[in-house]
Amino acid sequence: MKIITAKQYLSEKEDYSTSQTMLEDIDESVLEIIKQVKQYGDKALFQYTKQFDGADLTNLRVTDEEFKEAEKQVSDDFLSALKQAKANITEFHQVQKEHSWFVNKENGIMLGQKVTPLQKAGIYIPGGKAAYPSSVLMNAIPAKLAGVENIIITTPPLSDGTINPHVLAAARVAGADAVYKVGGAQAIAALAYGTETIEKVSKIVGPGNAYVARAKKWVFGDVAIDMIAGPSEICIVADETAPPAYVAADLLSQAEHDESAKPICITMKSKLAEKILLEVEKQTAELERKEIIQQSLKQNGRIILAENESEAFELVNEIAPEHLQLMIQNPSEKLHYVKNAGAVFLGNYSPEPLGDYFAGPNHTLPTSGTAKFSSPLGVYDFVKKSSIISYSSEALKEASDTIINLANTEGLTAHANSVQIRKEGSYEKLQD
Ligand SMILES: NC(=O)c1ccc[n+]([C@@H]2O[C@H](COP(=O)([O-])OP(=O)(O)OC[C@H]3O[C@@H](n4cnc5c(N)ncnc54)[C@H](O)[C@@H]3O)[C@@H](O)[C@H]2O)c1
Ligand SMILES: N[C@H](CO)Cc1c[nH]c[nH+]1
Ligand SMILES: [Zn+2]
Repeated sequence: MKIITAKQYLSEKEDYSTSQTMLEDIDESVLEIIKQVKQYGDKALFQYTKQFDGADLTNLRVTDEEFKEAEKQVSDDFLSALKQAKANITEFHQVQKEHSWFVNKENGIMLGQKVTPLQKAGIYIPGGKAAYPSSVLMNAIPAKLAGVENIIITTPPLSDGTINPHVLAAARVAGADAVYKVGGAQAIAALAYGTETIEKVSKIVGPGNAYVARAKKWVFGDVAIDMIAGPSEICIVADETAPPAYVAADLLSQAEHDESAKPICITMKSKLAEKILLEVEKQTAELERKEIIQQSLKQNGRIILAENESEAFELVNEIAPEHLQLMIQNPSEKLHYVKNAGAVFLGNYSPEPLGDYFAGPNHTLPTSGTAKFSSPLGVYDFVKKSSIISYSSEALKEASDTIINLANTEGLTAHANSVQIRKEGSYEKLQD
């Protein structure tokens, strides 16, 4: 991790984004995997699961016995924690539910918008470097609240062919309909195109590594996707009221996700920057995942010195971080300066992991600058809308000349005729 100025940060930003060659290599593998899954279905899934996860599987779908076995392995305390988190996530997301609406206008006109849940949703749950039962709740609960009939989860198995029991327990608590043991690009291809065992879904959601993210990008269009959720990011704006030990702990909480995670702190105080750096070094030495953390700090860890708060917020909006923590005086009064961020945590007692697990808002958030144009995962991701139009004969007659005029101007006389024929009432005349 190093201390740099805002100018230096902006000039180096390009250098440490994923290199084009790396991306091309990943795409080459991903496209081949998608092709094989489309062609060979389950057979390709078994083969890739052996190759990438070291698991020699005989079944892809997690059986009832496997769920029961998993339940025995998780503690009551963990189950109770899951249920408390579920209650908070449900309470928060309940408010996001959208309802159909209809308006009756004069002359027998009725217009509206019908909200319909997606029939099938596929959730990817990462399983490579760590298992994420919390992501199961964050993705499945909004789908359930939206009314999705069939919620299926895919996640890579461990090399002994099992799925982390905590992930399976979370799938049960969240009410998922099925869990399949497959990860990476092959899981995304299976969800997008279907195989003998895995049903094709309407939308794929959930985070994952670069293979998962690129696969989602490639299948988009054949299936809907939520977003490209890349490596975790945290950006903390800290002033003299921020305890350096807390700032360091929060930066490290995201660094431990991935070697390419981005822990960034912006401060106006150079002394504070030095104290935070010391704390980061001290705390890293004590942490279990220190190798991953050190890589992340080396690649992407930055403490940026801003001239003043206004420059700090300009930078925040340019970075558009997944998570933004405002550890400054009166943070809620500064919220209006934030234009681009996935989630904003206010004050010294709202650390990012509170949002990862418990508070209620979703932890699947836009990353890699996409908070400039996208939003957290929500109930709205699992519904679609249809417009409803109903006119009476008088209402259509009244509007017919206008419509015919517009249609003829576009040279679309069949369109004009569809209205003209009703204006003349030729069908009704025949009935008489
Ligand atoms: N945004 C969020 O809400 C959120 C939540 C949890 C995790 N995450 C992120 O998700 C990511 C999880 O990544 P992960 O790797 O631990 O798990 P993962 O499940 O995304 O990836 C593991 C899979 O990657 C595939 N793979 C690995 N190496 C490959 C190769 N050389 N060629 C082709 N395929 C290959 C394999 O199929 C393997 O099963 C991390 O970056 C983490 O930060 C994000
Ligand atoms: N911080 C991650 C999203 O970037 C989500 C997560 C899951 N578990 C712990 N954290
Ligand atoms: Zn996290």
